[in-house]
Amino acid sequence: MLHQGIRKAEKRGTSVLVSQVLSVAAVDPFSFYAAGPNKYDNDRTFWSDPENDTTIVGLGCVKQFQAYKDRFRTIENEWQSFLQFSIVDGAPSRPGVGPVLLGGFAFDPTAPESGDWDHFPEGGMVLPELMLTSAGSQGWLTINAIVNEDDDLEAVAEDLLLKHHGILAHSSTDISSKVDAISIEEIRPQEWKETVRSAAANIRTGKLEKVVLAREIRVQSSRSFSSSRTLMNLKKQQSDSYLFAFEYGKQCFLGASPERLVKREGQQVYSTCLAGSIQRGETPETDIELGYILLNDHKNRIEHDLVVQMIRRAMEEECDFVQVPSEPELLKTPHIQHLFTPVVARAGVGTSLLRMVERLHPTPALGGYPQEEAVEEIKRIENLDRGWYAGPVGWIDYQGNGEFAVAIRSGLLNGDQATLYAGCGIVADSDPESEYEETKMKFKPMLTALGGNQYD
Ligand SMILES: C=C(O[C@@H]1C=C(C(=O)O)C=C[C@H]1O)C(=O)O
Ligand SMILES: [Mg+2]
Repeated sequence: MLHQGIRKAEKRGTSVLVSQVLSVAAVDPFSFYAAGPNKYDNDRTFWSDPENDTTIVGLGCVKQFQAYKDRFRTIENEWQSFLQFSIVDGAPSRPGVGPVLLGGFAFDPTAPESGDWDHFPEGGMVLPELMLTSAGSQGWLTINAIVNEDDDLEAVAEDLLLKHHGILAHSSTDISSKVDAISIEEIRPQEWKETVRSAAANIRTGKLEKVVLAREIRVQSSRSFSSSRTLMNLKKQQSDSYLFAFEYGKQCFLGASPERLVKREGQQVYSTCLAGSIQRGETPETDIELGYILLNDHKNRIEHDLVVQMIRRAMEEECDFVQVPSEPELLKTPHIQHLFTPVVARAGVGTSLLRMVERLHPTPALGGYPQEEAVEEIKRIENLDRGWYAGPVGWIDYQGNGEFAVAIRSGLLNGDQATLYAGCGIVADSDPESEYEETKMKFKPMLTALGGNQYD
C-alpha cells in the first residue's frame, strides 16, 4: 500500500494519504486510549455512542483541519479535496473505519476569549495516525500515513512499525478508576442568578423567547486529573451518554453528553430534541411522578417545544421524509431526566453531515430562540468563555457518515485543575433559584467522575 501511495504521489505531484485497515480481535478502547501518551504525547481523541455502535479512539495526528471563518464548510471542503488523493485498503463497508476525522467546534467563534481555551481552535478536526474502531466484539485498526513522491518506502514503513509496535499489547497502569479528593469553587453564583432574573424579564417584554445561560465551576484535585481515568468513570456511571475527549497540549476537554446533534448513516439522518429537565426521584414511585410532572410542566414544555420547532424546520430544509413525534418522551440519565423528541429523516440531495451541523448549531437547547438574537444575548450577558462547551463534537468518515453530539456535561482538564460547565434554558417564567439548582444537577455527572459527589 505504501508503495502504491508513493507511486501515486509521484504521478500526481502531491502528497497522498495511505490508510490501511486491519481487523483485530476485541481491544479494550480505554486501555488503547490509556496506552497512548507514551508515544502520542497529548494527542488523543475519544468517542463512543450510547448504543456502543461505534467507539473510536485516535492516537496522534497525521493531519489537522482547522478553520475559523465559515468553519464547517471550510473543513468539509478541505477534507473532500484531501480525500481525492487517498488509498484506502482493507476497510469493511461500515461507518467509522478507514480515514476518519474527529474533533469539535467552539460554541461561538466570535465570542470574546478568556485565555482558558487558547489551545483549542474554533473548529478543529484531526486525522489520527493510529485509530481503533470498536463495535461489540469486533475491532479495526486504521493506520494513516501521508506519503510524498520522494519518500523512501522502507524508511516510512519502518517508522510506522516502530511507532505502533506494542500499542495493542500495552497494558496500562493508569486506568484504575480511583478518584482523588477534590474541592469545588463556584464562580459568581449570585451574579449568575441575577443574570437569569434579568434575562427572564427581558424575555417577557422583548422578542427573544428563550436564551440558554451557562456558568462554570472550578475544581481542584490533590493530583493531576487523568482523562483516561475520568473517561472510564464516565463510562461506568453515564452509560447512556456519548463520551468524548479531545486533547490539545496539556489540556483535555471531555464529557458525557446525552444529546445528539445529528448523525448520518448512509442516507439516514437522525437528530434529537432534548430540553426540559427535572431531578431523578429517590424511589421508583417518586421518579415516575417527577417524570409525569416534567411531561406536563408548562415552562419545560415551552423550553422543549422551541427546540422541536427549530430542528424540524432545519431538517425539513435539508432532508426529506422528516418524522417528528408529536409528544416528547422522557430520557433518564443517573442524575437528571429530560424531555426528549427523536427526529428521523432521509438526507436531501446535496446535503452532508457537516452541512447539517452548520444548519443546526446552535439549536435552542444550547443557544435559544430565535437563534441569532439568542447567541447575541449570550455574548452580551453571560460573562463566560464557553470555548468548546455546548459546541458540536464528533466524527466524520471518508464516506460522509458520522455523528455529532453537543458537548454538554463536560469540563476542561488542566493538570490538577478542571473547569466544568452547565447551563439551562431560560424562558419567560424561569425562576433563578430553580435554574441554579438545575445547573447543579448538570454538574453532577462530571463531578462524580472526577471526585465523587460532594456538591449538595
Ligand atoms: C445546556 C445544558 O443542557 C441543555 C439544557 C436543558 C434544559 O435547560 O432543560 C436540557 C438539556 C440540554 O439541552 C447543559 O447541560 O449544560
Ligand atoms: Mg431547563
